[in-house]
Amino acid sequence: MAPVPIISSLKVGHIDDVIELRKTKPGTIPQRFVRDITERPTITTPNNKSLIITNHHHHHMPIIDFSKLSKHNTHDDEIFLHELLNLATACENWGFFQVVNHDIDLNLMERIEKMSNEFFMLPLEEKQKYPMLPGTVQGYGQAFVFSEEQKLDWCNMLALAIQPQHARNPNLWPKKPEKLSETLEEYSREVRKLCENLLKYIGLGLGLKEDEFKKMFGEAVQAIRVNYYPACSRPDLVMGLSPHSDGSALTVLQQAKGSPVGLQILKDGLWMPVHTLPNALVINIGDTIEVVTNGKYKSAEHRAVANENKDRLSIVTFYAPSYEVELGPMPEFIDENHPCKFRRYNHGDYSKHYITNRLQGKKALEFAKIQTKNASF
Ligand SMILES: COC(=O)C(/C=C/C1=C(C)CCCC1(C)C)=C/O[C@H]1C=C(C)C(=O)O1
Ligand SMILES: O=C(O)CCC(=O)C(=O)O
Ligand SMILES: [Fe+2]
Repeated sequence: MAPVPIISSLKVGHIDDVIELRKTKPGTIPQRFVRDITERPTITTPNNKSLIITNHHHHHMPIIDFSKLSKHNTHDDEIFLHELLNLATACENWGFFQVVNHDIDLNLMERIEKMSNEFFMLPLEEKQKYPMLPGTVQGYGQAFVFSEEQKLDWCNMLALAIQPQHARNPNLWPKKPEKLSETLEEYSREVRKLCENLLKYIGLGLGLKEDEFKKMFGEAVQAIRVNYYPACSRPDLVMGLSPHSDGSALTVLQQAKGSPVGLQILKDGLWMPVHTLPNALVINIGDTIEVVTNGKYKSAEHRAVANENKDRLSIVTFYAPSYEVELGPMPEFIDENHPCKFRRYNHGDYSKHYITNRLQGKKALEFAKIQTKNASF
């Protein structure tokens, strides 16, 4: 069953719509959005080279050419094996990579960006026909707000369950712009195929059977979240999206054309901006893959920052196991040097735990951790 948390006693206070704030009071940042000094982001701008933290890294996030995997799918093909190794290295060292030549129609990617932008530009009353109620994760608004004291993200989102069908709330699917809902469907079908294929190659790269994850995950849960980050007069004071790892197995992120850099990942203790690569999709390993590989592949912590001059749109797909499945580290990844780090649990329970807590780095994963004195994560 889909976890549908209705926490009726939640008191979250008034949540300003950030798109409206930017429209009506462009220079104002309500106190609820101003982060404590220790939580403020590092912002990189073209004129602010001293803060460019990529200098600490001799290379950028890995780029995987999907066509080298899909079009050379004979396992003794050198091109295939070389890209499979690149993929495995990206998963192990970064937990993030960009995919090019992914087979998703570029026109479909453009259409979903255009319609999503149109949706966010509708009058507030129209968008509020699909409200994300406190304690829930579907509809339009702000997610993961559980108290009046909690700082708010500089972001509005539209989030919807895609699969299984019974997790959907049809009342929350926008009727305007007219073609948005059917485009979300078409896009989600394509992204689902990409996730299935990526999991096949990730499995092969780990020395597993190609259908290992497919069998393990059952009828996968899929959700879409479209994030809109309006420009902000003081991006150094606010957070676009709080630091977190994703509760999914895999996440696929499309950064809209023309959007400024906004996504940052925590790499070797430093926040590193992810540059936009035309037509590429950003993929990240979620908590599920960290658990089943016993931490060999880790879900990377990431966040989004706002930009002073430009709005930013991202389209995010979460692909996760069925709520029914029980998960835990696979025996292949446990030995005397790699003791079992996670307990077995039901993924529906994990989802519920994830969505009923605020985003706080990798804290959600503590749900599954076995606390031992010697465990190093
Ligand atoms: C705002 O929502 C999220 O950020 C989010 C929620 C995803 C979901 C829906 C919108 C409806 C169906 C359930 C589900 C929880 C997948 C994040 O999703 C992460 C968290 C978990 C767990 C996951 O699988 O992806
Ligand atoms: O907008 C982004 O770049 C990050 C989005 C994200 O991390 C998420 O929606 O989980
Ligand atoms: Fe994320």
